[in-house]
Amino acid sequence: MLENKTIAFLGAGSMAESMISGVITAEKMPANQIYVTNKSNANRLLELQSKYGVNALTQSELPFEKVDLFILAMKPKGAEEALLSIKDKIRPDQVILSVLAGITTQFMQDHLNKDQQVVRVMPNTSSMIQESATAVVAGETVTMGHVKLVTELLECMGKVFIIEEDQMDVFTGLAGSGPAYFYYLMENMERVGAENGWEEAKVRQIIAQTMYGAAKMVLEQGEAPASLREKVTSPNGTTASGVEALIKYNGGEAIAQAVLHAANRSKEISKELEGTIVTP
Ligand SMILES: NC(=O)C1=CN([C@@H]2O[C@H](COP(=O)(O)OP(=O)(O)OC[C@H]3O[C@@H](n4cnc5c(N)ncnc54)[C@H](O)[C@@H]3O)[C@@H](O)[C@H]2O)C=CC1
Ligand SMILES: O=C(O)[C@@H]1CCC=N1
Repeated sequence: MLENKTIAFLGAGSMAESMISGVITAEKMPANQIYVTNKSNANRLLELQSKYGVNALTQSELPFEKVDLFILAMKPKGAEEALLSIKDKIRPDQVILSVLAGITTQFMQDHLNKDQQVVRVMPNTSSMIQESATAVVAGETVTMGHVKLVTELLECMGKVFIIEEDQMDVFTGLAGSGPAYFYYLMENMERVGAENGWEEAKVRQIIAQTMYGAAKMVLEQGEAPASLREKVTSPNGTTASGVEALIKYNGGEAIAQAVLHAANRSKEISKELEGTIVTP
């Protein structure tokens, strides 16, 4: 289905690049069927054009009639301006897909024409290497065919989970923001390595392989993390001592709070933007 479709990114930041990289690597659609636009920073557009072979343009140069799927990839506070700027240039059958944290399908619908096809998704930057965990929320009026098309596109970037919109804030806390917590963990493990005389590049490989192996065990063994953890933990051994320190320093609660705070921020962004006036 994707091979003869045309997609256009509005916003050329890190998330747009991660998604472009995933799609190009999957070879499901030619690069010349991908357009990317930006509000400012022409150099950034040229960079994406030369790296991935996509068409980089200003929004006014975009061939709107040819585009099947528009992907909103600017900051959430730019959503209203972006939606209103395309509202009267698009047909109802063209799909508007948003990756913006906190931007609800209702918000999108309110700033577009009635019955516009909208889909809200939450990928993460691992789309870059086709390993995202991406959520999809279908707008009220979107057709099954369009949801399938969006799913096919997002599967180029990793695994796709169809969810209800009331689960999106927590999903954002877990998976949209999630990579950052794992990077933070790795940063701090690296720090200990460096303090103990390890060369940065080497200790980074060791930590990443350890994290990768643990994630792969969960995915491939179908076993709960708590049970896998027990298998690492010998009585009175090194792991028991390490886990005791995690408990003593409230490591579990720190992780839980990170997810909850991110989820709350997603909710808060929706609330902050809820009061935005719809310009006629
Ligand atoms: N970075 C991440 O890990 C993830 C980000 N997101 C969402 O993706 C969106 C973008 O995030 P990043 O790529 O990290 O931000 P970014 O700041 O790297 O990129 C945003 C880009 O949008 C452009 N822009 C702003 N207003 C625009 C407009 N009206 N039309 C076209 N382009 C416009 C900016 O020039 C900039 O290049 C955010 O809404 C965020 O919530 C979602 C999932 C993960
Ligand atoms: O930090 C943010 O707001 C975005 C959304 C999820 C990941 N990055």
